[in-house]
Amino acid sequence: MVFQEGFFCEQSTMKASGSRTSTYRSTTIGQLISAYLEKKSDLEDHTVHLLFSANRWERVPLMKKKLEEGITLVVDRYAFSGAAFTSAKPGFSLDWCMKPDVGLPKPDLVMFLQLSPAEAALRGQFGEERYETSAFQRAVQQQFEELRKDSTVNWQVIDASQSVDDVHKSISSHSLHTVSAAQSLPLGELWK
Ligand SMILES: Nc1ncnc2c1ncn2[C@@H]1O[C@H](COP(=O)(O)OP(=O)(O)OP(=O)(O)O)[C@@H](O)[C@H]1O
Ligand SMILES: Cc1cn([C@H]2C[C@H](O)[C@@H](COP(=O)(O)O)O2)c(=O)[nH]c1=O
Repeated sequence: MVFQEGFFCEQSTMKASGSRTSTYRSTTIGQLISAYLEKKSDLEDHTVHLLFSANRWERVPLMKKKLEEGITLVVDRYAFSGAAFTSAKPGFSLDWCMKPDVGLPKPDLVMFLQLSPAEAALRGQFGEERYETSAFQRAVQQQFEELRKDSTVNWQVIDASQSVDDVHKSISSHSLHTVSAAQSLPLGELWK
Protein backbone atom coordinates (compact mmCIF):
# COMPACT_ATOMS: atom_id res chain seq x y z
CA MET A 1 0.00 0.00 0.00
CA VAL A 2 1.14 3.51 -0.67
CA PHE A 3 0.00 6.39 1.51
CA GLN A 4 0.38 10.12 1.26
CA GLU A 5 0.48 12.34 4.27
CA GLY A 6 1.13 16.01 4.23
CA PHE A 7 -0.22 19.48 4.05
CA PHE A 8 -0.95 19.09 0.38
CA CYS A 9 -1.96 15.77 -1.09
CA GLU A 10 -2.99 15.16 -4.66
CA GLN A 11 -6.11 13.05 -4.08
CA SER A 12 -8.57 15.63 -2.72
CA THR A 13 -10.95 17.16 -5.20
CA MET A 14 -13.08 20.26 -4.99
CA LYS A 15 -16.76 20.50 -5.89
CA ALA A 16 -17.86 23.41 -8.05
CA SER A 17 -19.36 24.88 -4.88
CA GLY A 18 -15.90 24.84 -3.33
CA SER A 19 -16.65 22.28 -0.58
CA ARG A 20 -14.26 19.35 -0.15
CA THR A 21 -15.22 15.97 -1.58
CA SER A 22 -12.68 13.45 -0.31
CA THR A 23 -14.35 10.01 -0.35
CA TYR A 24 -13.91 9.46 3.39
CA ARG A 25 -16.50 12.20 3.92
CA SER A 26 -19.26 10.19 2.20
CA THR A 27 -20.04 7.71 5.01
CA THR A 28 -22.28 8.56 7.98
CA ILE A 29 -19.20 9.04 10.18
CA GLY A 30 -17.48 10.98 7.39
CA GLN A 31 -20.41 13.40 7.18
CA LEU A 32 -20.10 14.17 10.91
CA ILE A 33 -16.38 14.85 10.38
CA SER A 34 -16.99 16.96 7.30
CA ALA A 35 -19.53 19.18 9.09
CA TYR A 36 -17.02 19.62 11.92
CA LEU A 37 -14.18 20.56 9.53
CA GLU A 38 -16.43 23.00 7.70
CA LYS A 39 -17.27 24.58 11.10
CA LYS A 40 -20.97 23.75 10.65
CA SER A 41 -20.90 21.79 13.92
CA ASP A 42 -18.74 21.49 17.02
CA LEU A 43 -17.46 18.22 18.44
CA GLU A 44 -15.48 17.50 21.60
CA ASP A 45 -11.78 16.95 20.70
CA HIS A 46 -11.47 13.30 21.87
CA THR A 47 -14.72 12.50 20.10
CA VAL A 48 -13.63 13.85 16.72
CA HIS A 49 -10.30 12.06 17.04
CA LEU A 50 -12.08 8.74 17.60
CA LEU A 51 -14.49 9.46 14.74
CA PHE A 52 -11.55 9.97 12.34
CA SER A 53 -10.13 6.63 13.50
CA ALA A 54 -13.52 4.89 13.20
CA ASN A 55 -13.77 6.32 9.68
CA ARG A 56 -10.54 4.47 8.81
CA TRP A 57 -11.57 1.23 10.55
CA GLU A 58 -14.93 1.17 8.73
CA ARG A 59 -12.97 0.98 5.44
CA VAL A 60 -10.58 -1.82 6.51
CA PRO A 61 -12.65 -4.73 5.13
CA LEU A 62 -12.87 -2.99 1.74
CA MET A 63 -9.15 -2.09 1.82
CA LYS A 64 -8.19 -5.70 2.57
CA LYS A 65 -10.46 -7.02 -0.18
CA LYS A 66 -8.88 -4.67 -2.74
CA LEU A 67 -5.36 -5.56 -1.61
CA GLU A 68 -6.16 -9.27 -1.88
CA GLU A 69 -7.29 -8.58 -5.46
CA GLY A 70 -3.82 -7.14 -6.13
CA ILE A 71 -4.96 -3.52 -6.22
CA THR A 72 -2.57 -0.82 -4.97
CA LEU A 73 -4.22 1.64 -2.59
CA VAL A 74 -3.24 5.28 -2.56
CA VAL A 75 -4.71 6.96 0.52
CA ASP A 76 -4.85 10.73 0.87
CA ARG A 77 -4.24 11.12 4.63
CA TYR A 78 -4.25 8.22 7.07
CA ALA A 79 -3.54 7.50 10.73
CA PHE A 80 -0.44 9.72 10.70
CA SER A 81 -2.62 12.77 10.07
CA GLY A 82 -4.92 11.57 12.84
CA ALA A 83 -2.08 11.43 15.36
CA ALA A 84 -0.38 14.64 14.17
CA PHE A 85 -3.47 16.85 14.10
CA THR A 86 -4.99 15.84 17.44
CA SER A 87 -1.67 15.77 19.30
CA ALA A 88 -1.11 19.36 18.11
CA LYS A 89 -4.05 20.33 20.34
CA PRO A 90 -3.32 21.25 23.98
CA GLY A 91 -3.54 18.34 26.44
CA PHE A 92 -3.13 15.49 23.92
CA SER A 93 -0.10 13.16 23.90
CA LEU A 94 1.13 11.59 20.68
CA ASP A 95 1.00 8.20 22.40
CA TRP A 96 -2.73 8.53 23.24
CA CYS A 97 -3.50 9.80 19.75
CA MET A 98 -1.84 6.80 18.06
CA LYS A 99 -3.67 4.16 20.13
CA PRO A 100 -7.03 3.94 18.26
CA ASP A 101 -5.23 3.27 14.97
CA VAL A 102 -2.90 0.52 16.25
CA GLY A 103 -3.39 -2.56 14.03
CA LEU A 104 -4.67 -0.79 10.90
CA PRO A 105 -3.20 -2.07 7.62
CA LYS A 106 0.38 -0.82 7.54
CA PRO A 107 1.46 1.27 4.54
CA ASP A 108 4.48 0.18 2.50
CA LEU A 109 5.30 3.82 1.88
CA VAL A 110 4.26 7.10 3.50
CA MET A 111 4.92 10.22 1.46
CA PHE A 112 5.01 13.46 3.39
CA LEU A 113 4.40 16.40 1.08
CA GLN A 114 6.36 19.11 2.83
CA LEU A 115 5.42 22.76 2.42
CA SER A 116 5.99 25.58 4.87
CA PRO A 117 2.79 26.81 6.56
CA ALA A 118 3.55 30.25 5.08
CA GLU A 119 3.59 28.89 1.51
CA ALA A 120 0.55 26.70 2.20
CA ALA A 121 -1.37 29.78 3.33
CA LEU A 122 -0.88 31.31 -0.13
CA ARG A 123 -2.51 28.35 -1.89
CA GLY A 124 -6.17 27.96 -2.92
CA GLN A 125 -8.89 27.70 -0.26
CA PHE A 126 -6.46 27.72 2.67
CA GLY A 127 -8.15 29.13 5.75
CA GLU A 128 -11.69 28.02 4.99
CA GLU A 129 -11.72 24.92 7.20
CA ARG A 130 -10.95 24.22 10.81
CA TYR A 131 -7.19 23.68 11.43
CA GLU A 132 -6.24 25.90 8.49
CA THR A 133 -4.25 28.51 10.35
CA SER A 134 -0.47 28.89 10.01
CA ALA A 135 0.06 28.61 13.79
CA PHE A 136 -1.83 25.32 14.05
CA GLN A 137 -0.16 23.93 10.89
CA ARG A 138 3.26 24.67 12.44
CA ALA A 139 2.26 22.69 15.54
CA VAL A 140 1.03 19.83 13.33
CA GLN A 141 4.30 19.86 11.36
CA GLN A 142 6.24 19.37 14.62
CA GLN A 143 4.11 16.34 15.45
CA PHE A 144 4.73 14.89 11.97
CA GLU A 145 8.46 15.32 12.63
CA GLU A 146 8.07 13.22 15.79
CA LEU A 147 6.17 10.53 13.87
CA ARG A 148 8.85 10.46 11.16
CA LYS A 149 11.41 9.33 13.76
CA ASP A 150 9.76 5.88 13.68
CA SER A 151 12.12 3.89 11.47
CA THR A 152 9.67 0.97 11.15
CA VAL A 153 7.62 3.14 8.75
CA ASN A 154 8.98 3.89 5.26
CA TRP A 155 8.72 7.69 5.24
CA GLN A 156 9.72 9.69 2.17
CA VAL A 157 9.62 13.47 2.24
CA ILE A 158 8.53 15.16 -1.00
CA ASP A 159 9.29 18.84 -1.55
CA ALA A 160 5.78 20.18 -2.29
CA SER A 161 7.12 23.64 -3.17
CA GLN A 162 8.18 22.24 -6.56
CA SER A 163 5.99 22.52 -9.66
CA VAL A 164 2.98 20.19 -9.91
CA ASP A 165 4.85 18.19 -12.60
CA ASP A 166 7.94 17.73 -10.46
CA VAL A 167 5.87 16.76 -7.40
CA HIS A 168 4.09 14.24 -9.64
CA LYS A 169 7.39 12.80 -10.94
CA SER A 170 8.71 12.40 -7.43
CA ILE A 171 5.52 10.69 -6.18
CA SER A 172 5.44 8.39 -9.23
CA SER A 173 9.04 7.34 -8.81
CA HIS A 174 8.68 6.47 -5.09
CA SER A 175 5.34 4.74 -5.73
CA LEU A 176 6.49 2.55 -8.64
CA HIS A 177 9.56 1.46 -6.71
CA THR A 178 7.46 0.58 -3.65
CA VAL A 179 4.70 -1.19 -5.57
CA SER A 180 7.26 -3.47 -7.17
CA ALA A 181 9.10 -4.14 -3.87
CA ALA A 182 5.88 -4.70 -1.88
CA GLN A 183 4.50 -7.42 -4.16
CA SER A 184 6.32 -10.18 -2.29
CA LEU A 185 5.69 -8.76 1.22
CA PRO A 186 2.83 -9.67 3.60
CA LEU A 187 0.47 -6.94 4.79
CA GLY A 188 1.70 -5.51 8.09
CA GLU A 189 -0.14 -4.02 11.07
CA LEU A 190 0.44 -0.37 11.89
CA TRP A 191 2.27 0.59 15.11
CA LYS A 192 2.32 -3.03 16.44
N1 LIG B 1 2.87 22.09 -6.61
C1 LIG B 1 1.94 23.05 -6.54
N2 LIG B 1 2.24 24.31 -6.91
C2 LIG B 1 1.31 25.30 -6.84
N3 LIG B 1 0.04 25.12 -6.37
C3 LIG B 1 -0.31 23.89 -6.00
C4 LIG B 1 0.61 22.79 -6.05
N4 LIG B 1 -0.04 21.68 -5.60
C5 LIG B 1 -1.28 22.07 -5.27
N5 LIG B 1 -1.45 23.40 -5.52
C6 LIG B 1 -2.66 24.18 -5.28
O1 LIG B 1 -2.80 24.30 -3.89
C7 LIG B 1 -4.19 24.18 -3.52
C8 LIG B 1 -4.36 23.04 -2.53
O2 LIG B 1 -3.84 21.85 -3.12
P1 LIG B 1 -4.53 20.45 -2.91
O3 LIG B 1 -5.97 20.54 -3.27
O4 LIG B 1 -3.70 19.43 -3.63
O5 LIG B 1 -4.36 20.27 -1.37
P2 LIG B 1 -5.37 19.46 -0.45
O6 LIG B 1 -5.35 18.05 -0.90
O7 LIG B 1 -6.66 20.16 -0.43
O8 LIG B 1 -4.71 19.59 0.95
P3 LIG B 1 -5.39 19.06 2.29
O9 LIG B 1 -5.29 17.58 2.23
O10 LIG B 1 -4.57 19.70 3.35
O11 LIG B 1 -6.81 19.54 2.30
C9 LIG B 1 -4.98 23.97 -4.81
O12 LIG B 1 -5.47 25.22 -5.20
C10 LIG B 1 -3.91 23.45 -5.78
O13 LIG B 1 -4.20 23.79 -7.11
C1 LIG C 1 -7.29 11.96 8.42
C2 LIG C 1 -7.35 13.07 9.43
C3 LIG C 1 -7.37 14.38 9.00
N1 LIG C 1 -7.44 15.38 9.92
C4 LIG C 1 -7.52 16.77 9.44
C5 LIG C 1 -6.47 17.18 8.45
C6 LIG C 1 -7.17 18.19 7.58
O1 LIG C 1 -7.15 19.47 8.22
C7 LIG C 1 -8.57 17.67 7.55
C8 LIG C 1 -8.82 16.79 6.36
O2 LIG C 1 -8.79 17.56 5.23
P1 LIG C 1 -8.78 16.94 3.73
O3 LIG C 1 -8.82 18.14 2.83
O4 LIG C 1 -10.05 16.13 3.63
O5 LIG C 1 -7.55 16.12 3.61
O6 LIG C 1 -8.75 16.93 8.76
C9 LIG C 1 -7.52 15.11 11.27
O7 LIG C 1 -7.60 16.03 12.10
N2 LIG C 1 -7.49 13.81 11.70
C10 LIG C 1 -7.42 12.77 10.82
O8 LIG C 1 -7.42 11.58 11.25
